[in-house]
Amino acid sequence: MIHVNKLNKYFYVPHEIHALRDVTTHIHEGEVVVVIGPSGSGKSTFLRCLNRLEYPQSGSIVIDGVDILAKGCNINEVRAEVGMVFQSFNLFPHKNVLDNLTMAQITVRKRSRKQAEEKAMELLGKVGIAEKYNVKPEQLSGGQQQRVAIARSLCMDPKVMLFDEPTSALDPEMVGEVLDVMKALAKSGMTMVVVTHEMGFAREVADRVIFMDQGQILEEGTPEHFFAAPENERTKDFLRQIL
Ligand SMILES: Nc1ncnc2c1ncn2[C@@H]1O[C@H](COP(=O)(O)OP(=O)(O)OP(=O)(O)O)[C@@H](O)[C@H]1O
Repeated sequence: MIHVNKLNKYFYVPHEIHALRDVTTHIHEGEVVVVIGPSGSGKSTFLRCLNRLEYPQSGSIVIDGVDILAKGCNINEVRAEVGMVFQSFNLFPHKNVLDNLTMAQITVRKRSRKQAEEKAMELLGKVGIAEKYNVKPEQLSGGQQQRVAIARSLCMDPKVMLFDEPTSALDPEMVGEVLDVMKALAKSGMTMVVVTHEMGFAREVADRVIFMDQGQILEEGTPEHFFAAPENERTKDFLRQIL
């Protein structure tokens, strides 16, 4: 489903940062991959390349047969197919929840307002927040806003969902409600790539855990392998620090 081959990404700030070094991985349809690693190891940059928020200097990314780095590739379509949920919810503050969910459906998916609203209400129901369709984001808790953000991505019928530390900005009591929505999504067969510090989620839900350090994938495996018998010394050090 997702074929990433020898991805290299540099930033010049102005000194050179080699943020991704020959990153290669293949993710199957329906697989849930959790990416962990120290701060600055390239996790976000990797995710952001998968929906072209960043453009790597070399390497290839093919998602469901589409070369998303090809010059002619329509970025709006890539971002509809590859949904992304961020730490900060990125909702439009002046639009109500329903409008937040219908805008891209109408402009990118070319749906009528009625179709878009039906889809939006269906997805708001799925994330347990249908009654809030008419309020502005600021009237919602952080957990509710993040559920709206997830529903907004799902309205586009994505093939893949990316999550970049989706619970890091939430008060602790709201983390669970967002993780529950993500768990249900994983169970429904969605292909997911998740950067998170929630090791419980990695243990319970991930099919595979990837450990990144200094822009490289140093180790990957099932959660059972990863948490019980990691092989790489840097993985062991990292897990010792966070567990
Ligand atoms: N837009 C940017 N401009 C310049 N440097 C960047 C940019 N984005 C990321 N970097 C650098 O690239 C490296 C990888 O950053 P990235 O955010 O991908 O790491 P991360 O593992 O997601 O970190 P964290 O867990 O702290 O979010 C870091 O050295 C970072 O400073």
